Amino acid sequence: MGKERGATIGTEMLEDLIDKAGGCAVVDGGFATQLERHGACINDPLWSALCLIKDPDLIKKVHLEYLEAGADVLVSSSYQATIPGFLSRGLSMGEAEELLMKSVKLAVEARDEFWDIKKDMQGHIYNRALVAASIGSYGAYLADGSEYSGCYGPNVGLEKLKDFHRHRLQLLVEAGPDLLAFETIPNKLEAQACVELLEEEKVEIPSWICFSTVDGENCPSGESFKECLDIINKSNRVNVVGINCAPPQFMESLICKFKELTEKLIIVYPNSGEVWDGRAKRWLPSKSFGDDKFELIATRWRDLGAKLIGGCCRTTPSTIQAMSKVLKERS
Ligand SMILES: C[S+](C)CC[C@H](N)C(=O)O
Ligand SMILES: N[C@@H](CCS)C(=O)O
Ligand SMILES: [Zn+2]
Repeated sequence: MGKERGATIGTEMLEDLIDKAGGCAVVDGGFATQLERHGACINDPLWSALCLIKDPDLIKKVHLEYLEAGADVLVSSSYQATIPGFLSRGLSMGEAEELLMKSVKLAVEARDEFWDIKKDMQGHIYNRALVAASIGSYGAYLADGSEYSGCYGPNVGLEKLKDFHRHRLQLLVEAGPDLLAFETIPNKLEAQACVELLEEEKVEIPSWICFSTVDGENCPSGESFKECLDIINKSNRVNVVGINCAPPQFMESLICKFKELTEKLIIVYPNSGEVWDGRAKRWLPSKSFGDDKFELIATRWRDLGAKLIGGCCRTTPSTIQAMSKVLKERS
């Protein structure tokens, strides 16, 4: 079935955190969402990466808020931060490279400061968090909603996708995160590009690859998750697979499906259920989950086999706090 995990690089570090967290580690929540709640204006082709230029202190503040809420894993602010994106804003290559590395450093600084304060406090409930460097899909960079369609057009092939991701990945790794987080991958070709790149660059830290979905059954391109996971299963540089930024009501059946298709650890961090209108660049209200529903459903996702659970767009520190509370309850 091609389910073998083999000796996957760096899995011990993740398994250790998962154990310490009581069987399921908590990932942070919507990063851009929380920047916006603090008043950041990110209606821009760079989206949340605009804050790397304009307000890095706010980025650190949001990381600290998610740590306080109970996140065991912080995802860096690099989702839509890219070299071509920064160059098109008139930044130099050196400045663009520095900003990418800074995204990781801000998360590491927040983690270290937070842990320095908490680690010796009596009876605290925290773990030393890991920092995952976010690598948003090519569709995120295009800023046309294609991370939810998977349609990159006929001119985007495997080599182009690898070229797009390569330099950023090198810089993010150099900045010293604990792991890499590929987010909202919408098609099989980009999953293959990520896998090949990890191999070509001989990346020695663990990584996760997360897909988006709009129908709850396949990835946005319509290709099956079986096709996608068959590619990922062959790699010993991908430790975790799952779903991010898709409606929470899809998670139960997708965790079960992924359990059938892979031996890798499973992660889910859905959005609130609202839908992104890529043209109007706004969230459309629809059946969305509040924190109370996330709190009720998180243990179900854990019991079905998810080992990392968090939130994506339109979730907030209070969502993460609610899930952390139930996931870490000691019986
Ligand atoms: C996860 S979506 C809401 C991110 C923003 C999108 N890539 C855009 O720029 O429109
Ligand atoms: N890590 C990103 C993902 C966007 S889909 C964020 O939370 O903003
Ligand atoms: Zn999202």
